Amino acid sequence: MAPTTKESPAFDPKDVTVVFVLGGPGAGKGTQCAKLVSGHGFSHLSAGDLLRAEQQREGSEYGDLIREYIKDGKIVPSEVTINLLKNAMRDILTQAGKTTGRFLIDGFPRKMDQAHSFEEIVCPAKLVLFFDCPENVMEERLLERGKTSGRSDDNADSIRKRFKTFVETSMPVIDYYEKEGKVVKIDATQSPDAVYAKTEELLSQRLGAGF
Ligand SMILES: Nc1ncnc2c1ncn2[C@@H]1O[C@H](COP(=O)(O)OP(=O)(O)OP(=O)(O)O)[C@@H](O)[C@H]1O
Ligand SMILES: O=c1ccn([C@@H]2O[C@H](COP(=O)(O)O)[C@@H](O)[C@H]2O)c(=O)[nH]1
Ligand SMILES: [Mg+2]
Repeated sequence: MAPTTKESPAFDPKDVTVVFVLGGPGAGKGTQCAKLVSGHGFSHLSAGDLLRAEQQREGSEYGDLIREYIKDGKIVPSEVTINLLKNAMRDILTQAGKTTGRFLIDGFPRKMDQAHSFEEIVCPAKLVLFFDCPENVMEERLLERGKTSGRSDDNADSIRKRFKTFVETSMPVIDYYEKEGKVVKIDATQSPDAVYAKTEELLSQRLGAGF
């Protein structure tokens, strides 16, 4: 019998830098990613945004499944999200005519199987930014955002379920990367600018000045 061969990841970490951006619901991941895009030229991919776009895509076979999972704060099966991320990364590089790039992967991985699969199939991660924020602060932010976001999960019932998923399923991912020495933890309770200043300071230490 032929030996089973493991396929290489789609992207070589020598060419592609992946930074996972984690934190509880409403911790400010998207807000900080936007600042890092304009300040440091990263490409930003939010797994949640990609899933919402796929949910709305006409003809998607996953539309109903994604809708239900998001409302209940559950994690959509890994293959779906990983494929969306891999395709989006490829599209960004192709459109830029480049083989190298730096990606902020926001709100992913949220479960250990996603972390292992992404690193095997797509690209090993260099760092994990962890925006640390207590639930009462995140809840206040999400309820405020819910007044205008139109998101089906920015309501008290879904928020409670999202917090439960974060604690039970996503915190172990952060603990895993902490043991790998890859986590950069940032207090996310301050103003957006203060959180960003700290993020820049800590990223400079890990990636080099000006990164
Ligand atoms: N440091 C901050 N201080 C106060 N409000 C903030 C801060 N950062 C973000 N916000 C606000 O909190 C809300 C949630 O922020 P954001 O969308 O960036 O969080 P997120 O972590 O991406 O959330 P989700 O997990 O739901 O995608 C937004 O309305 C945003 O404007
Ligand atoms: O890898 C992922 C990322 C997200 N989801 C689902 O989407 C929602 C919203 O994610 P945000 O990061 O808050 O935009 C999340 O609660 C999950 O239901 C996912 O399944 N897998
Ligand atoms: Mg977000």
